[in-house]
Amino acid sequence: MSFERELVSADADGEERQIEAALRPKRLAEFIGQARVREQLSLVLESALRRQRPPDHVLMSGSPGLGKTTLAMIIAAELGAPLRITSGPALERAGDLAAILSTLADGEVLFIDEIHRMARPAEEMLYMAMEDFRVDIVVGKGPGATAIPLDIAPFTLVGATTRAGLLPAPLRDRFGFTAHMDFYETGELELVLRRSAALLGVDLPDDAGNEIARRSRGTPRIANRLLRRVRDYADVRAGGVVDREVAASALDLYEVDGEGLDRLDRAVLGALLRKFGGGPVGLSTLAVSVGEEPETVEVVAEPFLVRQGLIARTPRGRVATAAAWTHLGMTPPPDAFGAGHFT
Ligand SMILES: Nc1ncnc2c1ncn2[C@@H]1O[C@H](COP(=O)(O)OP(=O)(O)OP(=O)(O)O)[C@@H](O)[C@H]1O
Repeated sequence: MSFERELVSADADGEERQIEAALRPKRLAEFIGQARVREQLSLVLESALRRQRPPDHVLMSGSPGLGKTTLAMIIAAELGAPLRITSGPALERAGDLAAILSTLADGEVLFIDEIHRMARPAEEMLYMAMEDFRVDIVVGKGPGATAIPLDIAPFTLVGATTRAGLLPAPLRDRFGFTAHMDFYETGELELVLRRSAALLGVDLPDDAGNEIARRSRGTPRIANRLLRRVRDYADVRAGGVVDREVAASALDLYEVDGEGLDRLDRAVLGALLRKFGGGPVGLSTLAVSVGEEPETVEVVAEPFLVRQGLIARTPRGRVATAAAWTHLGMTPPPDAFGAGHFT
């Protein structure tokens, strides 16, 4: 069974993408949170505008749903430049990338989502394109093959990745600026929710917004999704009125717990405690025990559980902290990791 499309998963499906488009902040000033990234980026953009040159290539890393696509769109908007969007998995051959690069307009922003999943030949072509605004088009095969150099328009690459550690160093080094996107604070998510509620025409009292924000896994995409589920619940069961109790009841119904943990999070924690006595256990073993891919556990569940102080990574594997035992209603063993710090 896959948890990927669950309520608190940070992935978006087709219909959701349309709603997301409507809720996306369009300019840097509207973008909430990530203060450091915003300030750094605004300097990069302003200086590029002053010099009338495309800015350095930008790499954004962070968990799904934290606003990487939104920021890529904002970069293009702030520069007044056109934007081309593609993703690593769509670039299977060098030719796929060459077709895009050779048709870029001067100053265009090229956004490659999931850039760590690009195929090797495309990646190698990208090195030269990023550095020299040039690509080698290979014509023919075998010993008779020739490389024809082709100049391309100066452009800005914006790459996004959930797994910066997987990017080969030569690629990582070619980005002039790396933005690390962190989970959002509850107060920031309250602002995201207030803005979205206004756009969706939902009357959201502050305490209800706080309840949703606390349970959104530090992720704007999830906050917006939970807001819509709370609105549905209020429409059907509470005469359209959203308050803290209605929000809490709706989120309980959708199995989002008081700390925002979803079913995958709880499955991972539960397995770690019940099957492995709190660990240490390797990521792959843990993933198999909940019927998920290691990557899903590593990218989707683990960063948030670590951030909440429920799981720790140690050289010997993942371990549950004392707080994890308490969270699932169990008594932590005396030697539980972090006992005394987290209880
Ligand atoms: N800082 C923010 N302020 C307001 N809304 C935000 C912010 N960041 C993200 N959002 C909202 O969250 C939704 C998801 O953001 P986005 O698609 O940019 O995430 P992402 O990191 O690119 O995710 P993925 O990598 O999974 O595509 C968007 O609808 C956007 O409206």
